[in-house]
Amino acid sequence: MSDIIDEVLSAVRNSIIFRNREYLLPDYIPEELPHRENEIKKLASILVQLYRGERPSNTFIYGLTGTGKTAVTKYVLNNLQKKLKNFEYIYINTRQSDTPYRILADVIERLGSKVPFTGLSTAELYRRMVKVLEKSEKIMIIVLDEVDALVKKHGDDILYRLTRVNYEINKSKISIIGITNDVRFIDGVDPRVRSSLGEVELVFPPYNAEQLEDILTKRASLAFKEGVISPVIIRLCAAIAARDHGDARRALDLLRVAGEITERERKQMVGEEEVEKARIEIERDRVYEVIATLPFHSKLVLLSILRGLKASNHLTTGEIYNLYKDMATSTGSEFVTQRRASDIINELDMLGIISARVVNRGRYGKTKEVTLSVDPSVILKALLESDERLADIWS
Ligand SMILES: Nc1ncnc2c1ncn2[C@@H]1O[C@H](COP(=O)(O)OP(=O)(O)OP(=O)(O)O)[C@@H](O)[C@H]1O
Repeated sequence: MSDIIDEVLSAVRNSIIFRNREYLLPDYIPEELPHRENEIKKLASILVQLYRGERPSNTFIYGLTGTGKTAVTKYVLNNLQKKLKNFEYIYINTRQSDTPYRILADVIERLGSKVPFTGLSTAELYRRMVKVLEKSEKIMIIVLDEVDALVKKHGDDILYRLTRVNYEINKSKISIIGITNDVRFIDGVDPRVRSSLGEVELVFPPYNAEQLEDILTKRASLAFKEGVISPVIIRLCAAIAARDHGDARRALDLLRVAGEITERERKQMVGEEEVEKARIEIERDRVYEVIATLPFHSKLVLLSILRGLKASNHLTTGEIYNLYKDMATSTGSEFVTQRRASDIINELDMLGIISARVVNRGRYGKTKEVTLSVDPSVILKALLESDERLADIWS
């Protein structure tokens, strides 16, 4: 056994592909962020009010995924922190710290006070936070990343409370930076929260192919050994990611996974073939993740589609609904209405898992014919591995 481990270890230790793979991981914050000079400048000029001891405006940042929102925010705060000592900042990803309790506790702990893991009411935590803030000499910057996830789950009360602290203690002590990639999110929050949270709004545009190429070239020179990656391959990765709304994370993933495949296959240079394999692998993982996190009834509709397509090449929404109802009944659960099932089918279409095409059936009216847009074995694996009830129905 230990031989196998040694072998795997030595392959990594003696990698002829990577100098340092970490430079391609999403949480690495690069020392330079090309093509984000404007955004860095804008955010820095908001936060620089700290120099006068004043609370910076609450800022709301939005833009599609992988446009550098998190990287720019951390970059500006880290660099300011080196120069100014009169503030603290805390970065909270609200998908991970996903309750108001956890967020308030994180802030209090950051200010040097201990909080039990559970057991207090959020009202009590809020009181404690106000108290420590009153005593503290410092201004607190709270970064709430993926803030839409928090609001979807718990409403916007926590945001309202946080933006109210300054009034309560009659001193401006808290400034909030909210980040989201859901551009419609801000329209949905309470207008009171919107006006206080979005005192300033920054929009991050997507990168184009040339910009992605620059970003990748810098990161690749740190991550790969010399001669392993050519400019042609970098251009290819940039072009693929640019087609997919200019997402730098996706471009970096593509490069990293292509490198890993090259290493696994014991080749010396990353080629187009490895990039293509990486693209397929990443897409497969994305699809798996999307399916595994769907709500139960969406999964059940999807499983009905798989079952229906096993029996016939043509599958209409009505047939899917009948299969779905039978399956729901066999799990002992209630079933959703035909209308809701039809919405679910549209959602699955929008996620790129299936394709639903309207067909005219003459005097029988219109219906939708459904086909799969991705490999059925990936769909089935994600469904069965993520919910035991589905595995029981399928077997
Ligand atoms: N201009 C840039 N230069 C170098 N790397 C960048 C640049 N912009 C983004 N990146 C890298 O791309 C990845 C994604 O960036 P980041 O997490 O900041 O995106 P985001 O807009 O916050 O996305 P999401 O909304 O999905 O969280 C990170 O690895 C980041 O370091």
